[in-house]
Amino acid sequence: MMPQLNSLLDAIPFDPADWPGSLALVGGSVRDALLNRTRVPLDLDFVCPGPVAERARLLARRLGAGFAVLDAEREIVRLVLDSGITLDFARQQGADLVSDLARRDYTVNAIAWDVRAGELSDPFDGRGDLTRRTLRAIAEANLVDDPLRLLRGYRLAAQLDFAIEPGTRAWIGLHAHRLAAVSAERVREELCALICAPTGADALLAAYRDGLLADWLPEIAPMEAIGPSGYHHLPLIEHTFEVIRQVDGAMADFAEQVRADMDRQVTGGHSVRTLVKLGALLHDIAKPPTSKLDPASGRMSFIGHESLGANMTRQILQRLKFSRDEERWVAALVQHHLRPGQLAAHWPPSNRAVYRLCRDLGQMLPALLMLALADRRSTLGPQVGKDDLVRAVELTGRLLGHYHTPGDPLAHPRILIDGNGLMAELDLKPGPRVGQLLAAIQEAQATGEVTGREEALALARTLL
Ligand SMILES: Nc1ccn([C@@H]2O[C@H](COP(=O)(O)OP(=O)(O)OP(=O)(O)O)[C@@H](O)[C@H]2O)c(=O)n1
Repeated sequence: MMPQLNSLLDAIPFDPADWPGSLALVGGSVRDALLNRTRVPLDLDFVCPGPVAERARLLARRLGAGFAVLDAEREIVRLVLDSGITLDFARQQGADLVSDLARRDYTVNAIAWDVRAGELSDPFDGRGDLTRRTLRAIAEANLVDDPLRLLRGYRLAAQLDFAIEPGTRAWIGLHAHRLAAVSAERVREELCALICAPTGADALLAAYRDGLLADWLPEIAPMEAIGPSGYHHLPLIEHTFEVIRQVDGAMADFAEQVRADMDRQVTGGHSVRTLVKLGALLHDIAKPPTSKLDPASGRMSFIGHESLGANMTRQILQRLKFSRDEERWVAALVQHHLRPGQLAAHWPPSNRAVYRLCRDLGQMLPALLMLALADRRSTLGPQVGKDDLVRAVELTGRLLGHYHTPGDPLAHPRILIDGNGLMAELDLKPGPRVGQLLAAIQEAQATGEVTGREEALALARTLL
């Protein structure tokens, strides 16, 4: 037996001999083992003839694992162990294992390994394609059967660093419009995995060029009309995908400080890193409709596109059924992405400006800084000199410093007086006035004009 498969056998958290009847591992775990790729947490897909659900339920009980039926009709169930390992069991489709494999998406995903007999079944030469680093569809009809596979192709190719075989790519182009029929949730998950892959920006651009994003992200195509500008030395569409690429570079500049922030999950299940990359994809989305030719300079101007961009971003994230929280994050990234650049342009930034940015972004600040820096790195061309980038990096470091310092007066100002205290001292009724006074006190505190409770109250009195 191949050594890679041996270690996969060791990772199976039960003895396959205890399973009544034959049992085969298929899909990503076999593919990744043969490629020597490790994945954490492990996700094992088993196929077996005969009844599945009851046997898997018993196994779940024995392992103390969570149990869920994913598809009652086709008998697909999932066990989730405390360690995070997921075991999916599915009843074999068709008369035998080969006909089950023949219904799958790509040859490299159609290799089965009988874990009891120790035999490999590879009817479509998936191993040959692994060696050639090629993603090849098993059949055109399989792509049509489940059009999500069209997008999966780009995602898998980007994750594995494989090329899509030309015939397969032609089929994908031919059937691209069918992705419109797939559920938003499934498309969303593939897009997120795709954009986060190491070569995700290029794969996403290829998917767009092959027509796969036409229905889900029709806002991208109008960007093609915008050429290089005073802001970007690249045409807008190229700039956009370059920013996605540069997000990783921006994060690498601040690896220690931002790593934990970027891997944190926002309610809805995606990491901040994913949301920053989506922010990169959408940050200039409103430019085409708002751009105007300035007759004096002969250049396009994009004044006031940020809030329109935030609104368009919200619509797009709703269309893809992201959570409310994720929608709020990405819209904020799009809306505020120019602000770090504005701070860097008026060096050194005032305490008031730093305070306001920290206040408006809160825990989204590191994410915004990564997007703004990626944007800056990707505009490095004739118009933007190295000095600008040095300044942008310095600003990012400074702001992260404020953000990561507990009790920092600009990023985490101490509350001198709260709303109730203010109302009691000044005999005020609840209302927007109280909020305005509190905001004014906080800002005065950030600029050093107010340092204690009495001064805060004195300021509030003068404002009343
Ligand atoms: N739309 C789909 C989804 C899955 N599969 C098959 O089901 C297997 C398991 O699917 P999944 O767990 O979604 O993906 P993996 O291939 O395991 O890879 P990854 O976990 O990286 O997504 C795939 O390998 C493939 O054989 C398929 O044919 N068509």
